[in-house]
Parts: sequence; C-alpha cells; structure tokens
Amino acid sequence: MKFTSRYATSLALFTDMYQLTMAQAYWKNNMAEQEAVFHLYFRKHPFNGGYTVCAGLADAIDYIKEFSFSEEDIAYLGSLKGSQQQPLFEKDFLTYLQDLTLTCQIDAIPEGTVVFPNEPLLRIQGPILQCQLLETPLLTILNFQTLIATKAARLTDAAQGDRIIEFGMRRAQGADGALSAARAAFIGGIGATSNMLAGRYFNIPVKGTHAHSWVMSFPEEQDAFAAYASVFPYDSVFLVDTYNTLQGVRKAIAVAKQLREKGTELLGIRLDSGDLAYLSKEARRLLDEAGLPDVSILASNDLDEYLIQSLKLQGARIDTWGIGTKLVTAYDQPALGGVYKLAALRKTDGQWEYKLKLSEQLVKISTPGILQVRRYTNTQGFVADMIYSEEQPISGAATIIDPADVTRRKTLSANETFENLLVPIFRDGKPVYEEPDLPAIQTRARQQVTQLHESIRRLLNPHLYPVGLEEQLFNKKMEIILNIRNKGKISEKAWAADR
Ligand SMILES: Nc1ncnc2c1ncn2[C@@H]1O[C@H](COP(=O)(O)OP(=O)(O)OP(=O)(O)O)[C@@H](O)[C@H]1O
Ligand SMILES: O=P(O)(O)OC[C@H]1O[C@H](OP(=O)(O)OP(=O)(O)O)[C@H](O)[C@@H]1O
Ligand SMILES: O=C(O)c1cccnc1
Repeated sequence: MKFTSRYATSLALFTDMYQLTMAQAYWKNNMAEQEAVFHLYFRKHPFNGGYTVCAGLADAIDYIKEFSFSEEDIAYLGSLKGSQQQPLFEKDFLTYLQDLTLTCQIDAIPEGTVVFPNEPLLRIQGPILQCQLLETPLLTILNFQTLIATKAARLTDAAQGDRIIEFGMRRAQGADGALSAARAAFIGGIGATSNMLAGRYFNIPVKGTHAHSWVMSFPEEQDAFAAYASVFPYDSVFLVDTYNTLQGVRKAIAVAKQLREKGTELLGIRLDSGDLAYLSKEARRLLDEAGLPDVSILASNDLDEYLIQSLKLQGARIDTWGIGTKLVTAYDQPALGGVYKLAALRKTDGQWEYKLKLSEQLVKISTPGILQVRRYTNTQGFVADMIYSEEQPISGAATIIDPADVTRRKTLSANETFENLLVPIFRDGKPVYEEPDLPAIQTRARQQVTQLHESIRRLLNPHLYPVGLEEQLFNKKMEIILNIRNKGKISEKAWAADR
C-alpha cells in the first residue's frame, strides 16, 4: 500500500511551515546543499514501560519514495503572502523545489525491533534542506506507529498467548489514525482487526462478532442468535450481554446445540459488560456442562493491559480479548515524544563538525556524531546497547556510559556477539532495503521482546535495560558541551562589559 495513495495529491506539503521557510532561507544563504546528519530518537519509553517496539518505517519509505512537489503544491506555495502581503516564497526557490529529487543516505532500525531512549531509530545524511523537509513527516509516521506497536506489545505480553483482536476503529484519532493504528497494533502482536480497510490494505486477518443492535432488532434474543447462525453457521460469536448475561449464555447454548444437530459448531460468545471475571467463569462452566468446551469466550469493554493482567489473576476464563479505545488511542499516553536533531555538518574542508543542542538537563542534550547502535547479546538474550559514532570505529572491548547517570558504566568484551541495528534504507535517494512483509515484522517484534529479561518486560516499574554512549563518543560530547558553555560565558562577559 502506498502511503500517499490514501490521499488525493502529493504529500510534499505534509510538513510544518517552518521546514519550508527554513528551506528557502538555506537556499538563499547558499547552504541548501551543505551535508548534514540528523537523528530521530525518543527520550523516554511510553507507558512508563521498559521497552519500545519501533514501527512505521514502511510508510516512511513510501513517503520518501514518492516525495516530490506537484504543480498544485507549487501553486499553493506561490499564493502564500507574508505579513506585508509580499510573496512568501520566491519564484526561483519554487522552481528549485519543483525540480528537487531527494539524494539522501538513510539508515534505520528495522520495524519490530525493541529500542531504547536516545537510540537513533533513523539517521539521515544529505543536503541539509532535504533533511529538514523530511523532519515532520518522519516524526509523524514513526512516533505514532511506534507508540501503538509498543502498546500492542504490552497487551500481547499481558495476554500470555491468548488471541487479541483490535476493535478500535470507531475511537481512533481520525481516518489515518485508524489505519496506521491497525498496522502498528498488528506489528506489536495483535492477531486480527475489525477494520476492513486495514485488512484489505495490509493483509491483516479480519475478525468480528455482532453488535447489540442485532439482538435488539429481534423480539427474542434466542431468535437473534439462531437467525445469525443460519447465515454464518461456521462463523458465529454471539454477544450475550444485551439483557442478562447468564441468560444470554443459556440461549447461546440452546442455539449451539441446534447447530450441532446440523453438524456445525458455535465458535464463541462475547461478554461486553459486567464483572468479566465472574461472568467468564460462569459462562465457561455452563458451556462445559453443556458439552461445549470448544466454544470460546471473547471479552471486550474498555480493556487494557492492566485489566487483562488483573482478570487473569482473578482466574477469568477468557480466551480472546477485544481491545479498542485504549489500544488505538494509546489512551494513557497519547503521544511518543520522538525528536529529530542535527548531529553533524560537513565543513568546507570535508571534515564533519559535530553539533549538539544544549539543555539544562544532561539527559536532554542531543548526541553529536554519525551514530550507530550496536546490540550485544548472549545466550540469555539482549545484554546491552552501545551508541557510537561511525567516525570512531570500535575495535576490541568497549565501555558504555549512561549519559543520564555517568557512574553507570559497563564494559563489553570484544568476544561478545553483537549486531549493528541501523541498516541502509536509501543510498543517494534510491531505496536499497528489502522490506519484510507484515507477518515477518510481527514475528520479529515477538522474538525481540522475548530476548528481554522479564524484569524489563514487566508493566510496573520495570528495570532499566543498559544503554550507553561508547566512551570516546561520551568524552567527545562532554568536550563539546564544555566548549559551548565556555564560549557562552565569554560572550556573557563581553555583553556585561558593553553595558
Ligand atoms: N473482574 C473485573 N475486575 C476488574 N475490572 C473489571 C472486571 N470486570 C470488568 N471490569 C472492567 O470494569 C470497567 C467497568 O465495567 P462495567 O461493567 O461497569 O462497564 P460499563 O461500561 O459500566 O458497562 P456497560 O457496558 O453495561 O455500560 C470496564 O473497564 C471493565 O472492563
Ligand atoms: O471498549 P473498547 O476497548 O473501546 O472496544 C470496542 C467497544 O466498541 C463496541 O461497543 P461500543 O463502545 O461502541 O458501545 P458500548 O460501550 O455501548 O458497548 C464493543 O462492544 C466494545 O465494547
Ligand atoms: O466485531 C466486534 O465484536 C466489534 C467490532 C468493533 C467494535 N466492537 C466490537
């Protein structure tokens, strides 16, 4: 599915205005082609969790592949006026945009990989104007899908192998929210969606039951079940809570027995209100006593990972979980704070000049360099991640330092197994990545999560997975911070002297 084909026109304007005004300013200052490196990363796991599952790269790739300004885009930009009613964008700049084709080098961490704060999920190297234009769409796409894939992975962990169906379309944040949430939820481990367009676009299995309206449109609940089963004798899941749940279960059982006489089996029942622990146990007992142990019990009603965990602890007999609002809106944390920061600029002598954005908090200061993430593993799973600069290759043992707490250090021996996570996606603007299909991405996500120690996977107060800056990079970063702060001090003095 092409990301842009969901919309009528090109998506080059799917960006913030300041990217275009900066683009014109770079162009006007003869800086448009200056080579830059930006990294896209987040600073804190969503949901106070211990891990994040990255997603959205396929849509980002589609976006970049199709990036170009259409005649209509250029006409729109040409129509914009500044505060003095002057044209905002110059004609020659608009011609430059119209002729623009991307030439960037892009590396990214494959979808379905578990990732940690401050690790670049994507690195882009190329003309600064191009890198800048891609900032907003890349953040939009990767932030949301990563957030939802992570929520889905937490739900999948809590469900301990039970099937989960995504029911959230009606509560999603708009049309694209519903579609991209369905995709990301599948990556995170959800088995199926009720969203038919997502099913068609992404080839995700589609599943559904029926609504209360079906039952309410018949004088008798049992007649409603029987009528539904007459149309879907092999595919019926009855919603039993319209009037009285346990009475509803008994009527479902009566219809299931009629189906059996005709040689078919009821698939399941759905509980959508009340005490789901008590009702599922009672429903299971009634179904088992009626000789229907294979009729499954699906539960829905404002569920999330904490309720799944609690219901399991209460001994609920639920086989399938229908999850809507809390999943597709990432209800308890509606945004991932991913950022996109300049990390290096090529000087006229061909050397890189490292760049960083200062902050009062050390942990918020961006990391300069041309960064790569190296993941060390042993037979037990993932051990630690090292962020290093490709300008300073690693040979032999390496020490990582946690920039949030510089006393936290770990030495990784040269004999450990490791993998570099960022892989080539575009070279000179051309796609070079062989994209896995969605089921393969889902499998990767599950395998990745299971490589984490259970103390990192738990929902509440998880342990921190070790991630650090490689020592040379850490020292370089500190040197730059001190330099910038010293420069700042001198200019403050000069400013005071001037007064
Ligand atoms: N045994 C349980 N333990 C903890 N929470 C539960 C349990 N059973 C249900 N819940 C959750 O409690 C919340 C409220 O359930 P309740 O049945 O009151 O829902 P409701 O939305 O008021 O019902 P209705 O859909 O009939 O309006 C829901 O999020 C539901 O998933
Ligand atoms: O609860 P969610 O996780 O969002 O799952 C989706 C919900 O959507 C449907 O009902 P709807 O909310 O439309 O109506 P209801 O609450 O009256 O059942 C369905 O019966 C679920 O309860
Ligand atoms: O198929 C269902 O049961 C369903 C679909 C969407 C929302 N709630 C339930």
